[in-house]
Amino acid sequence: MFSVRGAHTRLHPTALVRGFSSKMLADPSQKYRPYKPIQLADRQWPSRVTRSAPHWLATDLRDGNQSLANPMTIPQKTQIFELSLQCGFKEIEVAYPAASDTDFAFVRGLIEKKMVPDDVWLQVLTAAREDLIRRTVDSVAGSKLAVIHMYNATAPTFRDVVFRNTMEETIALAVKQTELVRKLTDECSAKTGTHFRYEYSPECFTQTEPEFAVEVCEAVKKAWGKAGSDYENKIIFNLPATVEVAPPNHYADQVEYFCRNISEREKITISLHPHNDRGAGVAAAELGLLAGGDRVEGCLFGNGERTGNVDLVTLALNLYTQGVAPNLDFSDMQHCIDVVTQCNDLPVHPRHPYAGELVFTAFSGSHQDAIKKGFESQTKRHAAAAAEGKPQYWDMPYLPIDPADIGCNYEAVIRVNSQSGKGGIAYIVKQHMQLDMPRRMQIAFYQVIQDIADREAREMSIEDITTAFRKTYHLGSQHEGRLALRSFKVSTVEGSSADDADAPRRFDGTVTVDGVPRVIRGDGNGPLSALLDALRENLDVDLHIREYTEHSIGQGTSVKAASFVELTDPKADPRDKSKAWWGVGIDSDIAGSGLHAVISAVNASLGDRALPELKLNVGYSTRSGPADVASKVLNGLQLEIPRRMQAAFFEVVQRAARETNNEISADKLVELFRRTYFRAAQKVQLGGFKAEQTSADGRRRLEVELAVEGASKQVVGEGNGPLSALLAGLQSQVDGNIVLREFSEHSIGEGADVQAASYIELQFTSNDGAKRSAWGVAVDEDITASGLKAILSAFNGLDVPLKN
Ligand SMILES: CC(=O)SCCNC(=O)CCNC(=O)[C@H](O)C(C)(C)COP(=O)(O)OP(=O)(O)OC[C@H]1O[C@@H](n2cnc3c(N)ncnc32)[C@H](O)[C@@H]1OP(=O)(O)O
Ligand SMILES: CC(C)C(=O)C(=O)O
Repeated sequence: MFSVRGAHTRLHPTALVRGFSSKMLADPSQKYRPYKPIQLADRQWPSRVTRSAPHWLATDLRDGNQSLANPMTIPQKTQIFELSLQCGFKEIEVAYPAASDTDFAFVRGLIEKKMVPDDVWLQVLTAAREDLIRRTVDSVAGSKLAVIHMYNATAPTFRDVVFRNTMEETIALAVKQTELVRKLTDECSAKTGTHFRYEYSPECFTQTEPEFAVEVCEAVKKAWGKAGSDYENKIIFNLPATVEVAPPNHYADQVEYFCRNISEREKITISLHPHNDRGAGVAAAELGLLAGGDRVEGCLFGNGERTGNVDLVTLALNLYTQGVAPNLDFSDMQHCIDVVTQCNDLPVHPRHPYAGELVFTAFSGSHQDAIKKGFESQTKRHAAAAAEGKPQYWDMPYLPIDPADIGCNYEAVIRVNSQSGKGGIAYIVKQHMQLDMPRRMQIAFYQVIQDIADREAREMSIEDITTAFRKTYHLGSQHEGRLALRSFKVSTVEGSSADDADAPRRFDGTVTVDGVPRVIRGDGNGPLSALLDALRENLDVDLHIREYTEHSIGQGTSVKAASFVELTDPKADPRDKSKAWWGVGIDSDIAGSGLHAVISAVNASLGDRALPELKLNVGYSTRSGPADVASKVLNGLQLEIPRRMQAAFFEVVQRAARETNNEISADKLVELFRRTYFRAAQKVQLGGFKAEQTSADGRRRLEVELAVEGASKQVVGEGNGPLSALLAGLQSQVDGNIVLREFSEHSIGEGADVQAASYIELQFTSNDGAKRSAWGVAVDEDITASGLKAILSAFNGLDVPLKN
């Protein structure tokens, strides 16, 4: 679904190298201590449900940034800031301003260039140190809304090891520096009008004694001294799982304990800041919200220290799939991915929830089958719901969210490899070829794909599958099989009434057999059985129909019919799968699609089996082909008929010879050629013509006198030359469209007796889209007259009525 995303991690020379020197312990209790559960017997959070979105704080530009090997540049930070706004974040931790000139300048730039919308809070982080606090407050001076976020570690290990502070000293530090923040922000507000909120983090909250965390925060709240009960004035207590060291239910207990024991809860925003060391950051945030959290701090796609901050994309979309508006917009997920991967120089994992390139893809057969059925049933369910004006609920096996909601299409929902089944392959054929294979055919085609996938040990792309389908069922001119249906006519057998629906049918058509046209005829109950009869009689192909289905493709005037047929060998055991062949036909005409499907299945059955040759005896040759016939015409008439016309005349000869036991003499053949193309008693004949040049660019105007069944008719046309001018003239006289498909000429004889021979193929398309073509031939001393006569000869062959 998604392209390979963004940049990839490069292993730094000093990155962790995994070796063999350490070993896992048989008894890890000798090294690691379990977390101490909180005694919260009447905990409330397990039975709550989240029904609204929390406030969100995006800390990509602070916690995310501080964890990068190469912290972001100002342009990169600007990109992430703009993306955060696009996604709908109203609170953005933009920097640790005292950390670097870049961070400080970035914050100043946002304010001075007026890049911060009026309803967006700029949050900045500082340690509890005077110099850092001063610079931090300076960084946001003049912004409309700002949050100063201060932290100091309260957990025992940090108190003992990092700060070497007692509990009292820890509280004293937090109180003293909170008072400083209060003083500096009051001064700044007075000068610049910036509205400040204050956030305090007892760092490593999850490893701090719960009672002590409450005690520190009570002291900080008192020191801040102005927490109000509206959101803009609440004090924010952030409860970070700085390092995730316990399961998420324990975090929820800690949060609920804090919420129940802190005073003036209504004046406090409880912010949750889970990290992901145990891989449960999302769960911790979700349970923490049930336990009383109001706000969640995290990063896009879970960037951040070590295993990352909690992933805000996952959290937001988890709410969305429960029908809860997250107040964040990830409609253009790919854009988010592109910006974040470029700025962080880290990839998004292919299996990352909602965003990874594989997360909406099923390779395995049973998943694909369920998804295919799910889409089919959902389409019907949605149509029914729409008709009743009810919501169209998403309920799809294996897809918790509609990929379209976050900017993905359904193209990669099903991808095929050796683990895939018939359902997935059928889904792709239906999606990309609009062909809905019958169930048993799905099984047959699955085997084709399975063989390729297994043999080549690779994924089958959509193109691989559709190409294999075209090749297997001989769809399209480049995949033509040994037999190809060129033209046909289905009529009722002589003697039966054309109105009788049950009257036997006659198939009369031309198939090419290994490239050579073969005129065949057969009778049956319907067109398909008549064709099978013709194949049995003429080509010794004896097959029966076991299954036949059809459906339409498209709508309106471009609608086509698709037919699927399974043929079997009547002499074989019906359970023998190797003696059953499927075929597919597509045609604008329903009978045509069925006939093409039969030919397609016959091709599958043929392999390289030799087919009986046509016994056509022209002159003394018992096995004459198109070239033999053409050489007889050359000998008799000095006409070098073009290649495609040889095939057309060969059909004419076969039809004629059918009446004479497939035998025809050379003279009769020449006579047949004359009769067919010179058409002595032509309906439309050339009288006179006058051509004149109409413009400097060589266009011709042609006035032609035609004799139409004896009556004279004048036709006028314009074109690049006399032939195109006559075609234009004829075009104006018919309903439908005439095009010239092929034209060639050569001379006959030499010197003063030289004559021109012209060969023309015209194609006519009637207003209902039916096509037919015909060849015409003419010989004349005048080269223009020869061409014009050949056109009229072909036109007569088309047998198109002239308008009055
Ligand atoms: C859980 C978190 O993510 S917290 C945020 C962490 N983010 C960062 O650290 C990124 C930005 N940090 C920096 O650029 C630098 O650390 C600075 C500019 C803040 C400070 O740099 P330095 O002055 O060189 O100090 P250093 O980085 O070594 O910090 C350690 C000192 O700060 C103290 N310290 C650590 N956290 C705090 C705190 N929250 N409040 C007060 N002091 C603290 C340590 O005890 C130590 O003091 P010591 O030197 O007396 O032993
Ligand atoms: C500064 C604090 C909130 C922090 O980043 C953490 O504890 O992870």
